[in-house]
Amino acid sequence: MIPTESALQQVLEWGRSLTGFADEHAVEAVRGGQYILQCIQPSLHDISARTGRDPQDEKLIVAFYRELALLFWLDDCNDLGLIAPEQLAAVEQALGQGVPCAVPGFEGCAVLRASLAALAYDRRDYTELLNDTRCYCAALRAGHAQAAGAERWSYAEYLHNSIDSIAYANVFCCLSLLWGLDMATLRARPAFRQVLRLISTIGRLQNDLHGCAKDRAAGGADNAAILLLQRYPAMPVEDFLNDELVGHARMLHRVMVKERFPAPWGPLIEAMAVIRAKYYQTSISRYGNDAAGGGQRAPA
Ligand SMILES: C=C1CC[C@@H]2C(C)(C)CCC[C@@]2(C)[C@@H]1CC/C(C)=C/COP(=O)(O)OP(=O)(O)O
Repeated sequence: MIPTESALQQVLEWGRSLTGFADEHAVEAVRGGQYILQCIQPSLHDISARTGRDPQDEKLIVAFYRELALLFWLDDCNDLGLIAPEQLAAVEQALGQGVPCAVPGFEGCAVLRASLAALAYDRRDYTELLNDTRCYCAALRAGHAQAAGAERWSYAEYLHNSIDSIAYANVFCCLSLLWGLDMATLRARPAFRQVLRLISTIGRLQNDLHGCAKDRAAGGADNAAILLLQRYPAMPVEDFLNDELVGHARMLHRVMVKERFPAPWGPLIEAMAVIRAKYYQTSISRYGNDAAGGGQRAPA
């Protein structure tokens, strides 16, 4: 893998045109991205004979990290109001349609979209990535509006939205685009779409359990644990959500065993399922010490 420092510099340099883009977005993207790539390295190597895509290709790796950094930045644009609403609307348009940004600045958006379009192993993945981006942005907006407004979602409504706002589909699609994982074909299979829903739900519950203390301190309501506590103050929310996690993991395991998806999907889904134990524990800057008690359990 390319040296961390060099990758980080390339993500930072790219992010410079984006107002509000922070070192933290790049650092966390490289940390999480490295972890995912390490987990699927052997499989990527195995399929490289077919795809001709080198798992160590610096251009591909940096493009992946930049997309992850973009996801973090977009999340904070919504959560922290890093940019004006009209700027965010223009940014979303540029990223979701693959066109230049209509407001000045933000060149990084079109730069990244153009490079991903050029690097796409399968053009369909690029089209899907734009669609996943639109879904992600819409879910971030809806989650934010719900938390700020009078209407309170049910747990089911919340989970439905968070399947998109956790952005796992974007992460997978970007990997597929860069290393030829054939996600566009797999998406046609109902079992694969079920896997996407299950792993996204697991990711969302992990994220919310982990971020609960931080979100509560910040007065945020866009978190499953907080939402449930508001509706049912006496509920043992942490136990409930941990049970939900275990149940979803079992359902996921059953589909994965039955369907036997091609490499690297087994290790990739597995990597995302244990990201709580790996990535969140080391992600100091984003989930600082004061977030530590937030629904944490010993990793399964
Ligand atoms: C969108 C995200 C960026 C990439 C990131 C990697 C690095 C793959 C590790 C797993 C999570 C994720 C997919 C991440 C997912 C969701 C996300 C926007 C997290 C932002 O952090 P946080 O403030 O805790 O989330 P939220 O605003 O409480 O939902």
